[in-house]
Amino acid sequence: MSGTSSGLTPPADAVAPVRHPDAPAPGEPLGAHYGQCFGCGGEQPHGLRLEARAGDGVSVTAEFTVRPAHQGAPGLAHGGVLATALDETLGSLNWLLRTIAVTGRLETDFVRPVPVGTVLYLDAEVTAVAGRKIYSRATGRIGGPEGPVAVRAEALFIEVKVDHFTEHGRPQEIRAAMDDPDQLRRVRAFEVNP
Ligand SMILES: CCCCC/C=C\C/C=C\C/C=C\C/C=C\CCCC(=O)SCCNC(=O)CCNC(=O)[C@H](O)C(C)(C)COP(=O)(O)OP(=O)(O)OC[C@H]1O[C@@H](n2cnc3c(N)ncnc32)[C@H](O)[C@@H]1OP(=O)(O)O
Repeated sequence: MSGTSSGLTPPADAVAPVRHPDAPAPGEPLGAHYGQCFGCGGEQPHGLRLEARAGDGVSVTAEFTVRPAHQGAPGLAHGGVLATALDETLGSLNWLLRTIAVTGRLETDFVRPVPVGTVLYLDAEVTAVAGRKIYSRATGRIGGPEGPVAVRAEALFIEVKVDHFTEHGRPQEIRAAMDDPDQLRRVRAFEVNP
């Protein structure tokens, strides 16, 4: 990964990320931020159901098992699905900063094919913050958490207000999210960045 792509190099005034004091402890599962999320939600039959855990500093680890619904070539994970797994893992970092942010840019390297049935072991960290811009990178390994790298990504997330979702999302899903009986998910959606 060169890290030199336009938009992915932190500016000179960028600072180190600060882990929020109320961030989940290292090793603690983050849970899904939204039940219908294709990346992490438990209510999406063909979703990735990615499970992320807090790491040290502003880092996370996550696992995703490639299922038959995720194929591109026969027996192999679709590259877009792998990019989704990276995107979701990177997105979950924002919970450690207690910000709501969306992906502005995601640059992905596909290094090795990933067969169906494989567990992809992901890790991600925020590398720098500059105002609303959050710079991060992620790696996905196969065969174990220390196995060979199959995919990696660099990303730029942009912090947004909750209005981003209420203004652009469909009313029925917004209403359902507001009525979510899961208090933690409601807090994550509405109280972090009102
Ligand atoms: C009520 C219900 C709420 C439900 C919420 C539920 C849960 C909430 C919790 C978490 C949810 C959040 C995310 C989900 C988590 C993980 C899933 C994975 C993440 C995703 O899957 S998320 C979907 C895909 N994502 C999008 O759907 C974004 C579409 N997009 C936009 O909405 C705008 O595009 C936006 C907001 C990005 C920026 O728009 P904007 O107007 O706010 O800001 P602006 O354009 O001024 O950019 C400010 C500075 O960022 C620089 N910048 C911007 N974009 C750049 C780029 N691409 N490359 C390089 N630099 C870029 C500018 O150059 C400027 O830089 P500078 O400040 O230096 O001038």
